[in-house]
Amino acid sequence: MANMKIIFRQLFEKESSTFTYLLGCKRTRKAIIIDPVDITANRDAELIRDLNFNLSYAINTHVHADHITGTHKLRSFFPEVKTGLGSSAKIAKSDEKFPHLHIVTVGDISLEVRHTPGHTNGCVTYVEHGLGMAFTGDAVLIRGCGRTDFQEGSAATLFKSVLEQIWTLPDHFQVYPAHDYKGRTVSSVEEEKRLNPRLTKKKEEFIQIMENLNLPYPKKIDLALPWNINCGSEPA
Ligand SMILES: N[C@@H](CCC(=O)N[C@@H](CSS)C(=O)NCC(=O)O)C(=O)O
Repeated sequence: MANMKIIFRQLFEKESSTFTYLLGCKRTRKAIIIDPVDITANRDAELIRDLNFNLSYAINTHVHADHITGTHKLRSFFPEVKTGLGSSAKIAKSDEKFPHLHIVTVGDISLEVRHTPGHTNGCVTYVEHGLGMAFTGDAVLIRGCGRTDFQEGSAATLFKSVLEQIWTLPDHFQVYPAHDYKGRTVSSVEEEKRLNPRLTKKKEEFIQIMENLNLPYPKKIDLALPWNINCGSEPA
């Protein structure tokens, strides 16, 4: 439930701890889904149909490395769906590639595309100004941020993206990330500006932290990247 005009659902895929977001316009019965996952695409399609929506867009915040996107699978349920990604995700296939500050419009839903590179070069944050919501992908996680050690990741670039594109949003805007590994669901710009243990640091310290995360690579990276570059379908 988001407001009188728009239905909002936060959905979770537990194997990769990924959040998928559904926004539906009550007036036009058109919906948009952000960061769907292949193994929960059937669930998502069923919900969209249960709510009497048609899916206009299936979009991603970036080319994911830890799971296969559900965009391709959703097309089998909604043949007219358009897929979308940020325009800096150069090698990936997508029906649409959104430039910085492009507005994705679905009925009464307007998502502003803010390019927020750093976790990957093609990362974007989708901002719904009317609802006060920012879908930050892996740029800002709750009390964390996306790693910067592959896919053209750069800690300095991520720091700049967050300061310029996310911290400049009104404090009350809600932050909806692509993942959470500790059972949290939502934060706010004010909360993360004050409490994020990485992004409250000065740039040089942030870079040090990011260079010393020592995280193992995502288990599915070798499978997920080629599929996701091919919009979630099997590479040729
Ligand atoms: N263990 C998971 C992968 C966990 C991971 O690396 N998450 C990424 C986002 S998905 S590429 C990340 O940026 N994490 C930041 C952090 O601080 O945890 C798996 O094997 O899939």
